[in-house]
Amino acid sequence: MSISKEEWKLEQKRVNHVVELAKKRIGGLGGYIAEVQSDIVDIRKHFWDDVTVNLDDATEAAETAASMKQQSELLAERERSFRHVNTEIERLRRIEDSPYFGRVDFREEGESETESIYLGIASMMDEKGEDFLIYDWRAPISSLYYDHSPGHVSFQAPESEIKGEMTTKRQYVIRRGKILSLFDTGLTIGDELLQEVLGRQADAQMRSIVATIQKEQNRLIRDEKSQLLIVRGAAGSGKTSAALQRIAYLLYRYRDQLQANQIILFSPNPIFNSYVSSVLPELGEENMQQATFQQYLDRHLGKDYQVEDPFQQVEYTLTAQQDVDYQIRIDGVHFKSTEEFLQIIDDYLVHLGKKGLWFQDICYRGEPMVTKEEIKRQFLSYDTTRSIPLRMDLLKEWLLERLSIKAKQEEKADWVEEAIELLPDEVYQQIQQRVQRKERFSEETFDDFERQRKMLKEYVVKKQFKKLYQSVRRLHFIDFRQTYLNIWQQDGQTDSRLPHDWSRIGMQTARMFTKKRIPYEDATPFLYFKGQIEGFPKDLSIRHLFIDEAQDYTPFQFLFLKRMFPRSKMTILGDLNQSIFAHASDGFQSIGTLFPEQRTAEIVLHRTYRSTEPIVTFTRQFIPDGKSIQPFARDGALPRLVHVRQPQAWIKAIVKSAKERLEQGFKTVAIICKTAAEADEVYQKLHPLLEVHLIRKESSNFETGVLIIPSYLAKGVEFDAVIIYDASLSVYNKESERKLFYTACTRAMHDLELFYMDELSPFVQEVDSKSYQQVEFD
Ligand SMILES: Nc1ncnc2c1ncn2[C@@H]1O[C@H](COP(=O)(O)OP(=O)(O)OP(=O)(O)O)[C@@H](O)[C@H]1O
Repeated sequence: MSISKEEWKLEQKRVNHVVELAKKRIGGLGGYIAEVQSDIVDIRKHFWDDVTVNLDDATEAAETAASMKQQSELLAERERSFRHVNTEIERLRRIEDSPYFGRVDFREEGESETESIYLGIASMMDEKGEDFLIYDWRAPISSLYYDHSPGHVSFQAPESEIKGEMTTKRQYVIRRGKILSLFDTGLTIGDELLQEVLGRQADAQMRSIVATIQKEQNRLIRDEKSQLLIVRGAAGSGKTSAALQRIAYLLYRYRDQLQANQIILFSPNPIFNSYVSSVLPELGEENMQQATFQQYLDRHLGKDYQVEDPFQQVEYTLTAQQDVDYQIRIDGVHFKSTEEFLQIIDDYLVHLGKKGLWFQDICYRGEPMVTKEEIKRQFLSYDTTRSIPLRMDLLKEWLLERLSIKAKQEEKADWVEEAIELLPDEVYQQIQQRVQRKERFSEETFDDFERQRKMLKEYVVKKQFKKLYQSVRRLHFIDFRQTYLNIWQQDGQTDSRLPHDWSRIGMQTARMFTKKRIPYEDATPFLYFKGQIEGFPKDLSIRHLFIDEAQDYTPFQFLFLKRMFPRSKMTILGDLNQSIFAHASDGFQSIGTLFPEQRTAEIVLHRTYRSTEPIVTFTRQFIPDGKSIQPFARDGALPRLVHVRQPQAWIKAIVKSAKERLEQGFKTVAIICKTAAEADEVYQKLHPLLEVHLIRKESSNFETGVLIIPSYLAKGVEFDAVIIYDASLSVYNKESERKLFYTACTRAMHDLELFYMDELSPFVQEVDSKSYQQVEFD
């Protein structure tokens, strides 16, 4: 619907008024912030002038501590004010630039007046503080904009449902205080605006979708009831975008109870971490905690073990088919990801509780001081109704006691006398001072020498025993590795839950587990197992857990996360068609059983926004239920299948294509390879001919231009143009690679091209020939 010139003028006048007000407030706060800043500098500079330090006796020391506390509190209060005002200024600056993006005119049932509700990233009151000039997009009333078209409408206010009539729904694009576009919309939120937004070039950073959130996405953003929210949605349906909006929503809705650091987002790789990190700040919120699951594993296991990462595992599954043990590893990967394996571990733990586990000798100067047999005997002497972690605590105390006794005895050893002679002078002086302090109130000084000798011996032995104490405290006397590997010594014949090659999986696991290296498929089970023995490292501070690309998590990992974050709600976002790992998936069923049914909700997103309609029409044919994916009507070129006849022309063809895409004006052109090995090889060939960036698993962000990236690292991100480096039958031919192939192709926003030689991958052969364009390259 077109807007009259008069109307536009009026709207701009209102924008000017809001912007002026924001400016005025920034001015006012500017003066205040300067004052606070100078206070902070002042307090820091004169901190010690205002503290009277006197440690002569306990009363004086307490007074000193009190006066220091007072000064620190004063400083902390000023710093808090500074941060608060700064945030407020930032908020007003955003308003100054673009005060709002939407408006609905709403007349509540039983009222005669219609109110215009303007929606923006942050709310703002008028001069008198009576009316809202802008409503925050997360306010209950803002739902009207996202959920309804003009007509009879309602929204859920905190107390009750409010009904009424919506007469107008309007969208604005305002930059630097100027209205750039303005239109009234109908049913969906501005197809026009969405067209414009989606038609833009890809960025190295994800953008917020606040102005164009769709109704089905709004449901997941505003869900407050569910403890577990499962979101399934096709590639590009906005799962990640909506999840980030949801975080912003929860931070607003529960602003008195929930802080950003109580929310954690698990993401697929480090590139993704940086890709999404700008969305929350753009919405005026602090970022949540972010980690990959691997980072999490490393934090808990990395000190003692080297943990294989999931990409190494994928690289193996994609490239090592010739390995004689390949199938056994794949079977192992599969079984170790299941809930059954977790139950087997639990059963095994019960057995260990009764029969004892594997321990290691505590050695001193190369000789066992406490043998593993003694440790086991002691462990078994404890009441078996007590949990294993509790008994480990008792065992630890017992061993520390044994160490102290041994240390006392050791003070008499000859080597101690010799070691004392070799001590540096400073140690002698320190010990001498300590002796004098002890003697301060005593008249007798004749045993000073003896006392000093005794202290020197204690010093030498303590130093010698330090590492031993430390290793006992860290439970190094438990042989976790051996105990874990012994799961496979259980009789596989009698347990119907076990796979047929159980013992061969066990032998292979033992081989891989050498030298403190842990295969990826064992990392979570091992961490869980270790936790059940030494005490589970639960994190009670996290209140909300978001898992993106959830199809890449195993049922075992979900169960583990639930135990790890027992107080946390969960939002799980995934697309089973994008699973890239060899492990088992139960379609999120096991996680679904962890929460009460009435507190679990599932939302399915069918519409996809990332790619043009021709790209979606093409890619959705690769997957079984693809018909249910609805493309957003955005035009673009048909995907091209480029048949390269001469192998020597391959690189020439790729370079030509990449250059053409850049000339077309695309900012990011991704050459997607199947594996990291292929990506490395392609980089070697391309970089003398073209400016290209190679993305590795360690890369933490990507730049614009031409990128070479392995398929599994492109998860979750998107590019203007995608070139599938080699879509030949010889490269993608196994059914297990279908989803990886689909994932790679669905990264394209505006342009998709697939190169092949001889024959095409069967995934593309099945596709309707009208949905692509065939090109020959000689
Ligand atoms: N409501 C919306 N308004 C504007 N853009 C949107 C909207 N929803 C999604 N998009 C855009 O669509 C693209 C895909 O979104 P996103 O990455 O969140 O999808 P996804 O479901 O997580 O995808 P995948 O599973 O393939 O990683 C992004 O560019 C995002 O900005």
